[in-house]
Amino acid sequence: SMEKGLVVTQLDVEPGECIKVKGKIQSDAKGFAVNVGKDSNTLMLHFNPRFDCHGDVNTIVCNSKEDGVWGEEDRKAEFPFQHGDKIEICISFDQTEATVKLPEAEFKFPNRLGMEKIEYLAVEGDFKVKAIKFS
Ligand SMILES: CCCO[C@@H]1O[C@H](CO)[C@@H](O[C@@H]2O[C@H](CO)[C@H](O)[C@H](OCc3cn(Cc4ccccc4)nn3)[C@H]2O)[C@H](O)[C@H]1NC(C)=O
Repeated sequence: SMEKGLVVTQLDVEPGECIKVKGKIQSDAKGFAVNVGKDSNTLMLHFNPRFDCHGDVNTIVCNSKEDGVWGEEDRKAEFPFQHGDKIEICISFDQTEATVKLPEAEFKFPNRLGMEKIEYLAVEGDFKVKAIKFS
């Protein structure tokens, strides 16, 4: 079965604070995802870089999820990832948007649910988590 990745619950990350996820993209990665929100059914942001999956090649798909239902997808223009990369992804948010900071790129995604705190973090797919840090 598709084994689960890292899941962290009972968080209390407030606007302006950062969630830093450090890890390595597997050398044969098809895709990975970083999810933040209230729980697995209520996501402020599903940040899903796809190397080759669901018919997408080298495309970041972002989305939200409300009561288990996906919202409108947002496909980003840049894809600053390569197989085997060791990266640090920094996620923060305010009442209007979530920000995903990478070494050489920054992505915004609207805070569609008006979430006021992040309680849930999950990392799925072909990404090996080395460290997480909250600052
Ligand atoms: C063209 C008509 C069909 O549209 C397609 O509909 C698919 C099903 O909704 C869309 O794929 C889904 O997009 C969602 C975001 O909008 C999520 O990415 C859905 O995946 C959830 C998920 C996470 N995981 C764990 C995981 C994550 C990363 C790598 C490996 C496992 N397994 N399933 C993923 O299945 C897919 O993005 C969408 N493609 C387009 C072009 O719209």
